[in-house]
Amino acid sequence: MWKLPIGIEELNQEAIKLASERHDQLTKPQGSLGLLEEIGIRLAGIQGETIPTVTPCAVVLMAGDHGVTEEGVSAFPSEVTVQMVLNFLAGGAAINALARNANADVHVVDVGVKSDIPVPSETSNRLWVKKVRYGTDNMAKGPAMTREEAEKALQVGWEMGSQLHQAGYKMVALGEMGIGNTTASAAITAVLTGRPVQEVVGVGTGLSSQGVQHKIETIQKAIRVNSPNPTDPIDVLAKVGGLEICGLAGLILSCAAHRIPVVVDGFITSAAALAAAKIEPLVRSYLFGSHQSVEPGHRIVLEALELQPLFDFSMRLGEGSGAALALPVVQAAARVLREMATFAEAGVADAAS
Ligand SMILES: Cc1cc2ncn([C@H]3O[C@H](COP(=O)(O)O)[C@@H](O)[C@H]3O)c2cc1C
Ligand SMILES: O=C(O)c1cccnc1
Repeated sequence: MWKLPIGIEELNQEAIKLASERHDQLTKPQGSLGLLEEIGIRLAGIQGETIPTVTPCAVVLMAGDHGVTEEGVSAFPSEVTVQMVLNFLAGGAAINALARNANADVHVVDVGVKSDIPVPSETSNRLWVKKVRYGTDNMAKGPAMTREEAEKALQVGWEMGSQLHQAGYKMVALGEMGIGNTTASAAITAVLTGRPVQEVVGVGTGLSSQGVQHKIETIQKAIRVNSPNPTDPIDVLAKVGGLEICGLAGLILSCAAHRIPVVVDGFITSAAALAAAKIEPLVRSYLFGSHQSVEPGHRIVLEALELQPLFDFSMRLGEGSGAALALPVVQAAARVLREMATFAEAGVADAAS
């Protein structure tokens, strides 16, 4: 059987110890920066450095289309996938504004958009054409893709992680584009967590309550028709997943293998992270939650990953918007460890012991 060259290690305990000790020497009451201290200490463990470096940052948007859209599971037509990819490349989407806000570069990966993407000549936002196939098949009628195609898409993500590492990126925020992908994410989540489908389905781009009911029934049918094996995450990704979701899972594994911290976004990227964690549980230590999405399945996925969201802004966009918004917080956690003076350096009296 095909296997990713996974070599993910545990976090570096020595760096965690040294970063914790450093935090206790910095000019503040011990523990007073709360979660920001915990983030900084975990970054140290990921990188194996007492003082972690998290810039430059990349936002990676994996894009793919979904055959299940023919069942009417999204409020928008699937043509919006390619149209939004062009918008990402032109710099006009929410993720572009939020990535600029975080000083992060935007990389778009076509893993399976159903049409060819006309690349604009002038763009600072990079497009990687790594198409495995032109969209998935309708999972309500049969498998979304073959196992081999799922593995190829995982490999695309894996190689993307290596490229980002070589290019010197120190942190990656996850994003995606694929009309219909909250349906695939809900199916993956239901199968991998064993939760009832109705608990993990939400409005996505804005379905009516009848639309949500139809989406639930479509996912139940897809699971019945395909019988994905919950103990085999690649089988689940192939039968009820998506090309961009496979790509994201491969990217997450690759970043962890290269000791690059990964900031997950909303429901879709988190479902990809859950699949990655089922392939290699050690990956979880390399992940940071960003926001709590409005999609009900997101809370369930985050619980399964034991990930804490940093904020809840009632967002339900995807695209990496929540992850990009969290980047400055994670950057701040590293900056505090790097730039704050110790009590000795600043000549400030320490707490009376
Ligand atoms: C204009 C537009 C921009 C988006 N950016 C992200 N998504 C989000 O919506 C899609 C998932 O929702 P569903 O499963 O209901 O189709 C994904 O493409 C996701 O990234 C967008 C959706 C639209 C319409
Ligand atoms: O949580 C998400 O990632 C999300 C929610 C709705 C639509 N698209 C993405």
